Amino acid sequence: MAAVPTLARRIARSGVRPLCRWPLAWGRAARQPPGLPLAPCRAFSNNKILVELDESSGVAMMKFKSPPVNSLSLDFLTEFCISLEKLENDRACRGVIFASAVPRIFSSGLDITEMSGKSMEHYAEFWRAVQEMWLRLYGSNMVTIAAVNGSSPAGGCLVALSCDYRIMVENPKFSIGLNEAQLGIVAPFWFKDTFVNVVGHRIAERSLQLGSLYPAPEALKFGLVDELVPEEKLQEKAMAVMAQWLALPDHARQLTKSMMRKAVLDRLVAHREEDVQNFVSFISKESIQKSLRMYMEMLKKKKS
Ligand SMILES: CCCCC/C=C\C/C=C\C=C\CC(=O)SCCNC(=O)CCNC(=O)[C@H](O)C(C)(C)COP(=O)(O)OP(=O)(O)OC[C@H]1O[C@@H](n2cnc3c(N)ncnc32)[C@H](O)[C@@H]1OP(=O)(O)O
Repeated sequence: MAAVPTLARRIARSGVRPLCRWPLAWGRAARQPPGLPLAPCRAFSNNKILVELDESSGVAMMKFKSPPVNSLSLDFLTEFCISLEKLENDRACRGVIFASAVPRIFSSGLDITEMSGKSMEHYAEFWRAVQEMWLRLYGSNMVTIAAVNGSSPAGGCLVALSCDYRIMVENPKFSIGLNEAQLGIVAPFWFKDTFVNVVGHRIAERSLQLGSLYPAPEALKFGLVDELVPEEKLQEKAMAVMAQWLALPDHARQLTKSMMRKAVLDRLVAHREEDVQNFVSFISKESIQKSLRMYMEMLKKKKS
């Protein structure tokens, strides 16, 4: 675990800037009854993530704002972990809703440029950050809801899968899934475990082998997402579902969540360094690097 402090140092170095005390993100002002003072709310942001915590409800909104596609770069992952840790340690926060501030894209998954043409040390640092993000999110004590307001392939899908509940915009142009095989790479065992826990073994096996991406209505059919709503109803729906989950006593819900997820979390914790070494040796193979370069070229060509 020699290099784990590298991420810790990045987290310590990276500043979390406070915003104003009365932010307007997610239309709080619009929801407030006229004539009443706004309920206490705290907001903070960094370069890639905006967070607004409503102290009266105990609910935070975390919005990804890393255009063009909210790819999960090393910087994004570091800032994500900082923001989540802040909320986890805040007694006023009991639940988080994740959404994108970038139109049409929830997250494009792991940043491919972090896995291509870099040093072995860089791959190791990047992978530790991916592990850290998942361990914190999947193991969170808070209620976590993904408000999937755009496409969400691979690592973006993992973020959604790691939450307690997934609500997606009903637009069939938005797709979601673990499509790693299409890039010539392999979803690691803990992506797979998280997927299996949501959709079951058979569907996970077929989807992973084919690298399937599902339009939102298809994803609903087999439980990859829990419900679909029109885009304009997404926030309201996420808040309503959150209120339902928060109506239960925290300790009972948290112990149940931990019981359901512990084996999968423990498996990565026990094999963390081995998983880093597997990733580094896999991703640095010339054949895999070639596949990633071709995939990036295909993305660029698709535009022209
Ligand atoms: C046996 C041992 C195994 C051990 C484990 C080993 C390996 C595991 C390894 C890795 C696991 C990885 C999981 C991942 O998350 S990989 C990432 C997968 N992501 C994708 O496939 C998404 C690709 N992107 C898209 O499909 C589209 O971009 C998207 C639908 C998201 C948006 O489409 P849109 O048309 O709006 O935008 P584009 O023009 O395509 O993109 C704009 C811009 O952004 C660049 N880009 C897109 N996605 C990524 C990305 N994930 N990383 C980096 N950059 C990305 C794209 O190239 C464009 O750039 P430019 O041309 O404007 O420069």
